[in-house]
Amino acid sequence: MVIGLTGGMGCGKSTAANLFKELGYRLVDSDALVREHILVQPEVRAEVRRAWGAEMLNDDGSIDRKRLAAKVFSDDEARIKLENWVHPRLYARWRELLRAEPDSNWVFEVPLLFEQRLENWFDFIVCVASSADVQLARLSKRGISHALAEQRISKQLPLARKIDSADRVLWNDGTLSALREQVEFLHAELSAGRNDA
Ligand SMILES: CC(C)(COP(=O)(O)OP(=O)(O)OC[C@H]1O[C@@H](n2cnc3c(N)ncnc32)[C@H](O)[C@@H]1O)[C@@H](O)C(=O)NCCC(=O)NCCS
Ligand SMILES: Nc1ncnc2c1ncn2[C@@H]1O[C@H](COP(=O)(O)OP(=O)(O)OP(=O)(O)O)[C@@H](O)[C@H]1O
Repeated sequence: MVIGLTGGMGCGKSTAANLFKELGYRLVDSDALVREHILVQPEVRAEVRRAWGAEMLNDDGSIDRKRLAAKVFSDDEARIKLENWVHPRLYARWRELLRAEPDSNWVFEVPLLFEQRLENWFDFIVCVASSADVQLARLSKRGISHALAEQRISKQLPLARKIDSADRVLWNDGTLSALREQVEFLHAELSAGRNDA
């Protein structure tokens, strides 16, 4: 079983994904893979430097993600260019992971699952959602201003569309234990083979 887990930025995808992990699922965090395996590749650094200049790199040659984010979330052409470098590498990594353990239960955290039409990778798609107020409050607690959050969110499909397209929605306005209960309930259903949406 390969679960694709998506949702709004800051709605609780990582939190929910870790609850699946506690239940024995193998976890793939796409943002972390991009950060730790793809943006560090010399050819990706070189592309970024060639396109937008040495100011996109830190003194040690690594990508300055804050600067890169400021560029790509204010310039659609730049964002699409970056996605075109990063996404094929990300999917190649996914393929390797799945090939190594085809029979495991997997949960893939994928912010742009619907935007990039990645539905066919997954047996079951979960959307983690919360109200806009809770979402922005949680992001602001993590040091992400409303303005920055709104800018990124505006580059994603509206949450309502993700909710409509998912097989299941985990509503995360409440406590961690309320989220855990929903994850455990879904896991029990999926394990019993009753996975109708
Ligand atoms: C622009 C980058 C360098 C900013 O890095 P930063 O550490 O600030 O953010 P991080 O990667 O942890 O992403 C946080 C959230 O931003 C949102 N986000 C990231 N990339 C995108 C994008 N291309 N479009 C819309 N939202 C995005 C997602 O909700 C994600 O969960 C980085 O996000 C990046 O390389 N993005 C392009 C790759 C991508 O599309 N990743 C998503 C894979 S599904
Ligand atoms: N039910 C909850 N109760 C309290 N805090 C929560 C709850 N769910 C998530 N959080 C907190 O809200 C913040 C955002 O959650 P999380 O990182 O899981 O979201 P995300 O959707 O993965 O975010 P991003 O899109 O930025 O990757 C985190 O600081 C997390 O600890």
